[in-house]
Amino acid sequence: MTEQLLPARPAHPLPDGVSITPEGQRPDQEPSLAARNNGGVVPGAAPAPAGRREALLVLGFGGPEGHEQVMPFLENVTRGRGIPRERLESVAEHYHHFDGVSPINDQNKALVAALRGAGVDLPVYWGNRNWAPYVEDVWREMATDGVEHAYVLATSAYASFSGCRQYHEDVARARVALESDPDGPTGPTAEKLPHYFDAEGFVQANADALAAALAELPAELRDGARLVATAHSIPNAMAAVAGPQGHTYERELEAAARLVVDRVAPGRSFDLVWQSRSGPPSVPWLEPDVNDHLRTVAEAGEQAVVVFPVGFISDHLEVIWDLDNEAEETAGELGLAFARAGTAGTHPAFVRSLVDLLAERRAGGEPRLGTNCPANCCFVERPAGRPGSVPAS
Ligand SMILES: CC1=C(CCC(=O)O)c2cc3nc(cc4[nH]c(cc5[nH]c(cc1n2)c(C)c5CCC(=O)O)c(CCC(=O)O)c4C)C(CCC(=O)O)=C3C
Ligand SMILES: [Fe+2]
Repeated sequence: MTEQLLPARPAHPLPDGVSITPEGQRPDQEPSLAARNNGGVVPGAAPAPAGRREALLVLGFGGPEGHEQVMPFLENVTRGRGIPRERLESVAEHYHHFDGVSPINDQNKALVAALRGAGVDLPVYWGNRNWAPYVEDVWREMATDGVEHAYVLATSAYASFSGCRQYHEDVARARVALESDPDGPTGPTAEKLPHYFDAEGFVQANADALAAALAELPAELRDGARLVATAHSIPNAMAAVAGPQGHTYERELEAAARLVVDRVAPGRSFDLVWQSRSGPPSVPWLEPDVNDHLRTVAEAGEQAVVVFPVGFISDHLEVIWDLDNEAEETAGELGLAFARAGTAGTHPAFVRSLVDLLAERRAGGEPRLGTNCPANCCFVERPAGRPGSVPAS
């Protein structure tokens, strides 16, 4: 399915100063932790051995749950990434507007509950990259509970360092942390479930949300409203190495947005733009930003927009701040009617697709991109550890 949607393209030239070996490893780097641990992934597509004690781990981004947690959380997210202090301080303000509480943890808990409710016949665990419950702690818990193999469901539907490779790294780090404790239990083996940007239920959930947002606009503006898909911007250098051939993040997003729009208004045009840019201004990231795009749209004489954040699976802080505050305000200043579509969240069709994805893998179904992706694809920089995590050597 992925193959058909994403016709083979020639490998893209890498940006100046970036080179990778055939294995996808940048020569100036140490091998990544995941590469040395086989990506935390069991190769091949063999059916699950009978009698193996398995679990599903929902692996999320994590978010703070109070004012005092905001800065430590942001430091976890950005350690070693060269994000300017001023950027951190302004992002901290976004969190403080919501009492320092990101909605993301509750949203991931709701997803776990929905997966259990949809009949996943495995224990379902939840852990995070950037905040408690940390993946390392959940790994130990699974080990103590006797789990032998964990299927990892990352809360991102797409390829890229942030959305795919970094989750492999998180798992690898958790496994190393456990293995390096001679007195502790040996942790489960692991395998990441594939990207689900084109899964039937993900498309359906986003299509229902897009249709609902369109219906919020005054009737006379609906047919002409500009449909604007958004996703998290990433550095151009990260986009260039996303997926085995590069630029897979953009291609998967384009494919997902096309599927979503076609289900609501077949053939209707849409724009794919970016939000939540971080990093120093000197580093190029994917453009245009959604706010700049709204200006372009208004200058072209459009009257209405529907923004649908197909790049995310829940209405977390970057959605509710960057779109419902910033982008909506921009639209207001420009005199554009504005509606924002929801994300997949716990839409029953989406949850059903995730259950199916798990069942397919357990039955030994074809591995798709994101499962056994080459050990170092999407690899841009060596992820920094957190205090308490085991260094890579
Ligand atoms: C591709 C992508 C996704 C989608 C895939 C996925 O879901 O994984 C995503 C999701 C999210 N990003 C989030 C929050 C943040 N992202 C940041 C920074 C960054 N994101 C990046 C990319 C992505 N990010 C990148 C390349 C950076 C620069 C630092 C680096 O190179 O790693 C920063 C630092 C401050 C700043 O914005 O500068 C914050 C606070 C939250 C939680 C929101 C909440 O709390 O509800 C979520 C779900
Ligand atoms: Fe982010």
